[in-house]
Amino acid sequence: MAKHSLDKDKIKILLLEGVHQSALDVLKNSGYNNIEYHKGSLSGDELAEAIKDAHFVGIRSRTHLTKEVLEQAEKLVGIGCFCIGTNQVDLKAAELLGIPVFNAPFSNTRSVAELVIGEIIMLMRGIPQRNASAHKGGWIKSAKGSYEVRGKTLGVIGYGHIGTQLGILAETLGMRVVFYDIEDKLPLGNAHQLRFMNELLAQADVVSLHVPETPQTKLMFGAAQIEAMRPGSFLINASRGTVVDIDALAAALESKHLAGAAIDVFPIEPKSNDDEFQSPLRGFDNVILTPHVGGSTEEAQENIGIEVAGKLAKYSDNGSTVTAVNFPEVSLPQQHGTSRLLHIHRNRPGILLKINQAFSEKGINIGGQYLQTTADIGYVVMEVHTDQAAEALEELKNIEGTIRTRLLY
Ligand SMILES: NC(=O)C1=CN([C@@H]2O[C@H](COP(=O)(O)OP(=O)(O)OC[C@H]3O[C@@H](n4cnc5c(N)ncnc54)[C@H](O)[C@@H]3O)[C@@H](O)[C@H]2O)C=CC1
Ligand SMILES: O=C(O)C(=O)COP(=O)(O)O
Repeated sequence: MAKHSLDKDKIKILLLEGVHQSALDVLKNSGYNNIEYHKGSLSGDELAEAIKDAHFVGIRSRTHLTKEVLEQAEKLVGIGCFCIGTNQVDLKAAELLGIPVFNAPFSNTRSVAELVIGEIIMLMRGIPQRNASAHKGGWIKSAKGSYEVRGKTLGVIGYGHIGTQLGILAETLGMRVVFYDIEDKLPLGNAHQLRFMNELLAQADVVSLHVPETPQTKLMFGAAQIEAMRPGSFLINASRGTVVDIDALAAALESKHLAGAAIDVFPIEPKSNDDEFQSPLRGFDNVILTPHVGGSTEEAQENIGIEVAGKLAKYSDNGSTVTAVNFPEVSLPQQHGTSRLLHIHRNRPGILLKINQAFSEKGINIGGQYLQTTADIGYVVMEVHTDQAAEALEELKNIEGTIRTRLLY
């Protein structure tokens, strides 16, 4: 393995939100031992202080990496979201600062789908309220309001990695599955895509939301959508808390238009397990409230730790940005006897030409070169002879439009 230009022990990795031990194992096995580990999330001054000298940061869904936070993190070169959602990071700001963001797009999807299946059965049997009553000494032994899921209709909104798996699992229980998505999707099993959300709402006994947080999905499920649901039906949200108008949901539960709900994500979630959970949904016995644990299983967290830590180590070791969510994807095989340089720049015409001209004028031979761009930035990985690496780095720094440049090894 080539020697890194920056000693690996000098590369500080800040890990927040109790990411799984597997992440630490992967990083340590790759030679990264300078790890600051926090069980909870950080915000405000505490976050600014911890991230100030970090080269990499690993977070889950709770830590907000805003433009302001990122601008203060002068040494930051990469971000790992040890989860699926990346809405908690200002992806555009990170891109323009030359910081790739990685996530784990699949590892916890099965866990979410399994939880939702359990909730569908619990809700349709009226178990939450019977459970709450039994804890208080009650005994609601009655079939009233209890139904089998077999033959009922599940409406999935957002038919992606989670929605598709949920659909397959629901069909094995005998449910009929319809879905709504803004894209045309291949229906798995016997699922059926509907063109309008209201068609789905009119048919579904249970509606389950699996969309990402985007400007379009913010409050996409409000009073009008809830009103369009069938009387006595159920709503499940394990996507993002901003997707549902929680007051409108509380009103529909109060009026008994909905027979129950299962909610895992909230517009405002406690910062840590020590803070109080506040919500207008507290106190409804027919509502399952879970503390954003859809993806929190041992299996998922272990796999996510391995996957995202592996992506960070790879980027640090050889510059690979494959699967980054906000960055041009570049991967160049390692060569022998050469040094590797990374150059991130504003995407303007002719930058590669300028680099090649500058190198040619100095007699720097390029052993390998790979450029990819997004609309706003370009990312070049290149190999030069080790004797010329320092000079090449100086040349790169002077190229107009440079955002950042690094000599890896
Ligand atoms: N509760 C938890 O612990 C977890 C929550 N999540 C949340 O679940 C979300 C979905 O996860 P995946 O299925 O893996 O994502 P995905 O990206 O595979 O699927 C999302 C689907 O939603 C569709 N979509 C986007 N905007 C839409 C709109 N306005 N209306 C209808 N459909 C729309 C997309 O076309 C896509 O098919 C994540 O973005 C994350 O926020 C993910 C994992 C764990
Ligand atoms: O993967 C996601 O998007 C999730 O919502 C899970 O978030 P978490 O890692 O449990 O904070």
